[in-house]
Formats: sequence, C-alpha cells, structure tokens
Amino acid sequence: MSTELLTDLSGSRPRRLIAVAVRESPQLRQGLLATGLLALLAGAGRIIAPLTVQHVIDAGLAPGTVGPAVAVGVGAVLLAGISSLLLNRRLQGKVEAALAGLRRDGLRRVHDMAAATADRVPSADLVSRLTGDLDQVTTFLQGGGIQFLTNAAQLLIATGILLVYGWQLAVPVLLITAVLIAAMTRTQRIIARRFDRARRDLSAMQSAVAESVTGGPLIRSTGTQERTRRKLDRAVDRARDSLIGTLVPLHGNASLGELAISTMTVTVLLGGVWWGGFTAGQVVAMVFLVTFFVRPLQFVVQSLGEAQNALTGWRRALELVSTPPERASGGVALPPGPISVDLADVSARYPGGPLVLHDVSVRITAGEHVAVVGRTGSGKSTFAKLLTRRVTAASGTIRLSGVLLDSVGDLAGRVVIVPQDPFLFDGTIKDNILVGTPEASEADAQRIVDRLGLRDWLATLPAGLDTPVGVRGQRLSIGERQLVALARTALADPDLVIFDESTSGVDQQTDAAVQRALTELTRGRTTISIAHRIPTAEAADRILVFADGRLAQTGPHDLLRSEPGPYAGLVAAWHTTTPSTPEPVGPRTVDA
Ligand SMILES: Nc1ncnc2c1ncn2[C@@H]1O[C@H](COP(=O)(O)OP(=O)(O)OP(=O)(O)O)[C@@H](O)[C@H]1O
Repeated sequence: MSTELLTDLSGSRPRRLIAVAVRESPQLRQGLLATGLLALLAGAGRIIAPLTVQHVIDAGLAPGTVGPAVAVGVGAVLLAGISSLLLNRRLQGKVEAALAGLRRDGLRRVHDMAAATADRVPSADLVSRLTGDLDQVTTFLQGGGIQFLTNAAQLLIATGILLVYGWQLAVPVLLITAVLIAAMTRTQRIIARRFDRARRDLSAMQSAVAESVTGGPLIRSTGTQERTRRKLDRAVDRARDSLIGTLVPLHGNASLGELAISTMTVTVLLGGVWWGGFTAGQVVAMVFLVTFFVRPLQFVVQSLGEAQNALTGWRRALELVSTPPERASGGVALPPGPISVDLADVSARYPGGPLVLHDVSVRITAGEHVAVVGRTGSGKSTFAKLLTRRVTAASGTIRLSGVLLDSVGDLAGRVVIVPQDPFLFDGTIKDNILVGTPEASEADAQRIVDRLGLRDWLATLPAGLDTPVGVRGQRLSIGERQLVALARTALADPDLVIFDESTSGVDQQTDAAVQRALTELTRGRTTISIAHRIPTAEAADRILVFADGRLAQTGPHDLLRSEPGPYAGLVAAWHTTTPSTPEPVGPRTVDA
C-alpha cells in the first residue's frame, strides 16, 4: 500500500532511524553535552544515598558520622531532583519542538507530493501519520517516557559502582542482565513488527471509517448499510486482532524482566552472605545498589510496549517527511504565454495494470480550445492526468510549449485542472475565489465574477460573494461549485486549463452559466475540456475523440458529425437521450 510510495523505514536498524530522526529534526542534536551531563547528575545523585548509609552502618552508627552523612544524602537527593527536573523540561521541550516540526514538514511534503503518489496514498493514512501516530510519542513522553535517559544514566552508574563495590556479586547480576537483554532483543523485534502491523491496520480502519462517513448519503440511498457495516467490522476486527497480537510478546517480555529482577536481588542477598568478606554496611549498600540497578531495568521492561508504539509512530511520520519531493527544485520553466501541448506516440498505464492509452499523438496549439470526448473508460481522464503528471507515460514523449514534461519545474499556476466536483474550503464564495491568489482583493474577485458573467447567478444567493459555502462546499450544487472553481481559475490566470465537465445533474440555468464562464475563461489561454455533452464539444475549436484508449478522430464538430466514426455515434446517442431540448438537462451524458 502506501509504504511502497513513501520511504520505507520499517526494516531499518535503530542507528539509521536515529540518523533520519536527527536529520529531520536537527534541534534534537543541540546541547547534547548539557543533556548528557544533567542525565549523569540525575542518575548519580540518587546513588550516593546508599553509599552514605553503608558509611554510617560500618561506622557503628557513631554520632559524628550520622549528621554529615544525612547532609550529604539530602544534598545528593536534591541535586538528583533538580537535575532530573531540568533534564525533563529540556527533553520535553526539544522532543515537542521536533514533533511540531515534523507535523509542519509532513504537511508541506503532502502538498509537494508527486500528484501520482498523492492519488494512491489513502488520505486517512497521511492524516494519521501526522496526528495519531505522532500523538503516540507525546503520550509516551507524558506517561513517564521522558525519564528514559535518567534511568539509562542511573543504570550505567550503578553498574560501575557495583563492580567497584563487590565484583563477585556484580558479575552474576550483569550475567543475568546480559541474558535478559539478549532475550528481550529477540522479542523486541517481534513486538516492533506487530506494532507496525497494528498501526497500519489502525490507519486502514480510519480510512474505512472516513469512507463510510463521507459516503453516508450514497450508502443510505442505495440501502447498502449492511454491506458497508460488514466491511467496517472486518477493518475493526483486524485492527483489534493486531493490537491484541502485540500483547502476547509484551507480556512475555514483562514476565521475563520480573523474573530476572527477582533472581538478581536473591543472588545478591544470598551471595553476600555465602561469599563472606563483606561488611554488613556493604551488603545493605549492595542490596540498595541492586535496587538502583533494577529499577531502571524495570522501567525499561514496563515501558517497552509504549516505547515501541511511540517509536513506530515516530518512524511512520519520518517515512512521510523523508519521502523525496516530486522533483528536485529547479527544472525548466515554461516559456510565458499560452501553452502548446505535443504528444508523440504516448502510451500509459496505471501501476500494475494494462495499457489504457495506446500510441496517442496529437498537437494542441497555444491558445486552442480542444474538447475531449469518448465513451466511459475510453481514456479521456487519463489523457488529462498525463498533462498534470498524475500519471506518467509508459512510452512516448509529452512536451509543453516544446519543453519535455519530465524536465519542467513547477506546474503550479501555469497548468490548472478544474475537476468535475471541485474542492471548496469552508468559507465564503469570495474566500474560495481568492484562495489561489493571496495578493488579490475583493475588488479583483468582483471583477472576475463580472467578466465570467456570473453576476446574475451571484444575485440569486443570500449574501452574494459573502455567501458561506459550508464544509467542502456542500451548501452549493456541483454546478455552482464549478462556477466558483472557474472564477478561482480565471483569477489565477493559468496558461493551460483542463476543465472536466460535470457528469452530474446540473440545472439548465447553472449549466448555461458554466458554459458562458468557460467560454470567457478560454480566451487567451489553451483549454482542454473533457466534455460529457455534445454542446460543450461543439463550442470547442477542435474535438479529440477517444475510443478504447486510442485517439480515433480529431476535427471540428461539423466535420466529425458527418464522417463515419465514433463521434457520429456519440452525437446520435446524445440526440436520442435528449429528444426535445437542445440544451443538456439532467444527468445524461454522452458517455453514459
Ligand atoms: N486509478 C486507476 N487505476 C487503474 N485503472 C484506472 C484508473 N483510472 C482509470 N483507470 C482505467 O483506465 C481506463 C481509462 O479510464 P479513464 O478514467 O481515463 O476513462 P474516461 O474516458 O475518462 O472515463 P469517464 O468518462 O468514465 O471518466 C479505464 O479502463 C479505467 O478502468
């Protein structure tokens, strides 16, 4: 699925992951020395206490030793507390800053993503990489994970002191630790794989939920609630099973840890007595030290699950952020003015599928208005997607204004597609017209509306340009959303417009407004209309007729309608389905 399209770090060694994390979030590297020092102080401060206890016991609790020992102990505990506080604040700040940076960069990467990739990665997967997955890191940190470093430092210091104090007791403790770490590393790999699958299944479940919520009206109208529910149930069950699947190795690891820790404590106690040569103070100090050694180990064991979950979340965000952008910055700039389009023997396919376009050769001159027609599935949209790089040619060459499409830099602002059902942001009509041209003013929006002949349509709305469009433009009809998109496009003033005519029912008045606006929009720029109605095709300078993925005919309407070929058939079908009105009505389309 998406992992083939985004950078895949799932099998990476921790060192590579750390390198990628530090590269994408350079703030993690800043002040490492100070962080390490604070961690050592926090770890050392706690360990001084048992040494003072040993000193006092071995001095026979002499009055002169208790006071200073207590003072040293209290000072050490205070030092540990303050260092730990500073360290936690520092780490939390840095990690949260890194996460915020990842969210920002990730969103930018989504916007820069190759159009073909963006079409294939489920949007819910991208959303979860930037929200839920990264939230796992915060949840882990807030749940105590931030103390990981303090614990690691404490483990290190405790090991050193144990060795100096009594190597005879330290050696079995370290041996048990080595066995524990070896066993844990093995189960850890299993845990990592299972968490990875769990997060993927969770993201697939989110996609399924999002699809059934947005497709709610269709599901209700077709009465397919039961089937949709079954599909959703399967996604929910899979996510649940994956999550449960992580619990078995996690519990196994936790039990292993507990067993090892108890064995260590008993070994030190019995070993201290059996070995001899240790003072009472030393045995007490050793038991304390083992506790200080064991506690961080316990912490690591207990937080392994959350740590792995957080790491997987972090890794998934890093995969998105480290996916290379569409093309290296730069690239050839298209010459100014209307764009000519040249296709020479172009064939195309979707990933893993058969060829859907075969040897298409056509030249569209700068400023020409061309309509693309054909039955459903004949390849019209694929032809348009080739020009916007949402599909790459399997063979042949495509040139825009003489420049190979592959070497053209940014197409933004020069090549614009007006889709069948344009996306509108939740705001007013004016906001949506201005969205692609931040420097434009309300007067500019008004001027464009007038130029496209939309004044009468705006007058029918409650607040004209200030009419709210609702979430995704739901308060407007599809035809009206296309009118807003046409105005937005006209204001952005691109040099090649690809207009995908709506196949949905558009009332006569709105349809007439769309046709008028389109005619205005074509002036001075190259336009390619994917036409689903004969009158739209008729209005173009030239028509490209696609049949079974091949360019079957080209020419103006009057010529094509009278020559044998698929176009005459499309015209006849159109007149049969629209007997009384020359203007299109309802949902009938030439390719339906
Ligand atoms: N994303 C995709 N993945 C795989 N195959 C696809 C994809 N999109 C389209 N196709 C296939 O490519 C062929 C051409 O489809 P295309 O969408 O270009 O036709 P069209 O003429 O635009 O049809 P319509 O008028 O219904 O939109 C069809 O066989 C279609 O099934």
